[in-house]
Parts: sequence; structure tokens; C-alpha cells
Amino acid sequence: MTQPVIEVHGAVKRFGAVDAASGVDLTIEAGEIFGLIGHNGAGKSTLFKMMLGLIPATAGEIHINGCPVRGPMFREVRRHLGYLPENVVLYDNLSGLETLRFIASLKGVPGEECGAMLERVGLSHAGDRRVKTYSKGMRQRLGFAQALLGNPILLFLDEPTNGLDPEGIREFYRIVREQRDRGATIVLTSHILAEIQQRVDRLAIMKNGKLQALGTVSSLRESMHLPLWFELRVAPESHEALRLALASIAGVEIEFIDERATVRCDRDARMTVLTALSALGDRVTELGIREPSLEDVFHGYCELREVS
Ligand SMILES: Nc1ncnc2c1ncn2[C@@H]1O[C@H](COP(=O)(O)OP(=O)(O)OP(=O)(O)O)[C@@H](O)[C@H]1O
Repeated sequence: MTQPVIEVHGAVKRFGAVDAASGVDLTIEAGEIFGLIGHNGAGKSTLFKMMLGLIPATAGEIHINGCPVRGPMFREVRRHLGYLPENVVLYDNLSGLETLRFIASLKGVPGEECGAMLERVGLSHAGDRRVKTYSKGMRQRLGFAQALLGNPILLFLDEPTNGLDPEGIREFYRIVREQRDRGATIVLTSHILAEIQQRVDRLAIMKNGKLQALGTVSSLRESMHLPLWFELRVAPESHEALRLALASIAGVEIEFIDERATVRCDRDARMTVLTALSALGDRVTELGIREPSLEDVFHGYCELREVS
């Protein structure tokens, strides 16, 4: 078995009376795209900073590629990590290209990579402009570019799509997948749950410094036992037949709007409902299934007890 890229055991971070992390256990494997979600102040950025060795944990252990983050060898590992902080700090009087060249020199990366990197994040047209003239989305793109310099093995991206336009968000995830395909591991946070639900391999939900849930979107959905919806087109004269067909199935609720019917059912009853709907033959002219969104899953877990 290969070694996990990230191993967090019992990580605690206390800021005075605030428990920003209280006993977090987390393992992330190489090549994963991993999402960390949670309300404001849940502890996501704090966990990132501890994993990067930027702030010490009050208690617990964190290893990156088998190396303890506060140990003497971590300096070398740190050179192979990329980080986009939540509020990226840039030098306003440098141009975009100068900014990347400066960061490349700190990382020991050849300056020649910088032009191509600017192009990759869609900033080549503005490379000679001072950063102080950049829009919010342009600053974010530059922040992403600096994190990518040097082909890091592990990328920590804290709210990376903040300020990006829809095309920028799509391009961002395209680059993330490219990075994963070349072997990198990516850990990212986002408050836009619809955006990440199709794009992460696994995710963790954080609440009050603890991990509330951990798994794939579909495993979390399954274990929450959230209901799902069948969306149908049924002519009004067949509404009664639909009601009768589903009458004996517990937990089913039907709502009609003209020719549209929405059938809400318990997950465990989905095959029974599907069989009953098939028996209606061509009285059902369209059929679709809507699963609960990641937002539904998130709210469900945030109302539950903590697991770690
Ligand atoms: N340097 C600090 N000093 C004191 N308290 C801090 C410090 N950094 C974070 N905190 C507190 O720790 C808790 C977790 O903060 P953190 O920034 O990790 O949350 P977050 O999940 O990243 O939130 P957001 O989604 O708003 O970015 C908050 O209560 C915050 O006020």
C-alpha cells in the first residue's frame, strides 16, 4: 500500500478560548481531489495552516509524505507544496510577471516557467501590468499561478474560485484535474457546494473544529438517508392512476403542477416506486430522478452530532 500524502492524528488548535480544531483525524491519499467544507469559522483555514506547518498544532500529529510538519526535514517537503491562501497577499507595485518571477526565485523554480504559467491561468494579456490594477478575479488567478509554480506534489487551495467568473471556475477545475493527472494531490475549500459536488473525489464536513463527516458525496448521501425525487410528466387524466399506483408505498409524497408530478420517496423505497411507475406504461411520458444536493447533505450533517 502506498503511503498517504496527508496524515492528521488528533490535531488540536486552540486560540485562547477558541478551539479552532479539536481532535481532527484525517488521511488523504495521493492523487485525490479532496474538498473541505464548513460554515465560516469552522476551522478549515486553521487546518490548512497546520498541515502546511505555518502554525503549530496545540496537540496531535501531522505528517506530509511521512514527514512530521514541525520536524527538521519538513523544510525540504515544504518546497514541494503549493498554497493559495484565502486572502492572497500580492505586491501591488510589481507586475503579474514580476510577481511570478519573484516567487519562482524563492521556490528555486526557473523564471522561464512564469510566462507559460501566466498564460495557463488566462493572464498573459496583463502580465506587464501592475498588480494594483488587477480585478479581484485576476488577483485570484495570479494567486493560483504562484501556487502552481514548480509542479507541487500537494496543493492547498483555500477558496480558490472566490471572485472567478463562470468560465474562470470551469478553467480552474480543468487545471486541477490536469494537476491530479500528473500525480499531484489537491485539497481545496469552497462555500459553493454546487460547484464542488461533482468535482471532488472525497470531502470532509467541518463544524466547530471537528470533522462532522468524511467520504464521497454519494456515500455521505447514502448514509444520511435523505429522500430523493422522481420527476414525471403525466397527463391530468392519469393523475389518479399515479396516486393509486403509489398509495401503498410508505413515505411517498406526490405534488402535481399541470402535467408535471414530483414524487418524493425514501431512498430504500426507490426501486419499489420505480416498479410501480413502470406499471403505468405510457401514461408516464417522461421520467427523471433528482438526488439530494451536496447542500442538502451538508445541512443534514451540520444538524447531527460530531464524529471526530
Ligand atoms: N490567529 C487567530 N487568532 C485567534 N483566533 C483565530 C485565529 N485564526 C482563526 N481563529 C479562530 O478560529 C476559528 C476557525 O477559524 P478559521 O479561519 O480556521 O475558519 P474557516 O473555517 O476557515 O472560516 P471561513 O470559512 O470564514 O474562512 C474561528 O473562530 C476564528 O475566529
